[in-house]
Amino acid sequence: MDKLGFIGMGNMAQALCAGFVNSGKVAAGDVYAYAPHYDKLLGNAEKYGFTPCRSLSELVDAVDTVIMACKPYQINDVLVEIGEKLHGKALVSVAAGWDFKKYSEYFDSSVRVQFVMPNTPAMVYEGVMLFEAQNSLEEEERAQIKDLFAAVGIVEELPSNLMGIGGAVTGCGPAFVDLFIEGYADAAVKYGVPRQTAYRLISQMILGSAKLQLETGEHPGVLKDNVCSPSGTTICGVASLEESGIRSACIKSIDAIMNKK
Ligand SMILES: NC(=O)C1=CN([C@@H]2O[C@H](COP(=O)(O)OP(=O)(O)OC[C@H]3O[C@@H](n4cnc5c(N)ncnc54)[C@H](OP(=O)(O)O)[C@@H]3O)[C@@H](O)[C@H]2O)C=CC1
Ligand SMILES: O=C(O)[C@@H]1CCC=N1
Repeated sequence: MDKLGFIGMGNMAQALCAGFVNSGKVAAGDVYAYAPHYDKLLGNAEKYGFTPCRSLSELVDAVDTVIMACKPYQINDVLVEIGEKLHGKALVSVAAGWDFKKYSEYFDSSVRVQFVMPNTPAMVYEGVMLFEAQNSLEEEERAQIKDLFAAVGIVEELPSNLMGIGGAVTGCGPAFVDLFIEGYADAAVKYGVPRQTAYRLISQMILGSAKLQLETGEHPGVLKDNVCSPSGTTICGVASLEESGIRSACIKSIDAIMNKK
């Protein structure tokens, strides 16, 4: 994997590109990108140091590994335009729903395909990178690509049938946590905490709680119990959240994703 090319340079591609380059796994000079709005692409090129391309064709000619990072509904048109040019290249796709089976409808084995479901915390090297077990990369090439993605988060391999739910929880999940941060910050502001202080305190509280669970391996219920003193304040908040059906709301949010038409 010498040169890496992003098709699409939106939120997800920028998080990956920043993480890959800042971690030193890839030199900015070896990264290329194409997106239709060239002025916007130029701005991002200045920010991240990649080479902007004026066409899909120019991008694919310049690289040997392509990262498909446009919206899922745009991929069909992209493949119509440059599908032929992808033969002999490695294609790493991060688009939701575009798994190995879906690409097999478009390509024979001359395009080497890997579906990865990343998430935006890749930007700060704390992402979750789900690799579909079924793929057609060469073994050594796959190891290199896994190593690249490992620079921006943990890499987990999942069977094809779990990529949808895995992506729902880890790919979409950051947005749900952000709602939680926003909601608790609003509460803190309501009681007088300056807004920026509120974000800082709440985000650190979430980071610390997640780290405590990861490092101890404790059941979340035990960790919750450790915070709830008898007749204390926390249990009042827990009871209120249960009344609002917090766990059921979490499950329903994933049902909504899984049942999306
Ligand atoms: N955001 C996330 O947290 C995650 C996203 N993903 C996946 O990443 C992909 C991108 O999502 P996200 O970054 O959020 O989306 P954005 O809307 O932020 O970015 C989409 C990018 O695609 C570009 N684009 C638009 N049309 C085309 C085209 N015809 N050919 C090539 N590029 C095009 C856009 O360019 P321009 O701006 O010039 O219009 C833009 O750079 C999706 O497939 C999504 O499923 C996966 C996991 C998490
Ligand atoms: O919302 C989306 O469609 C993408 C997929 C996972 C996260 N964002």
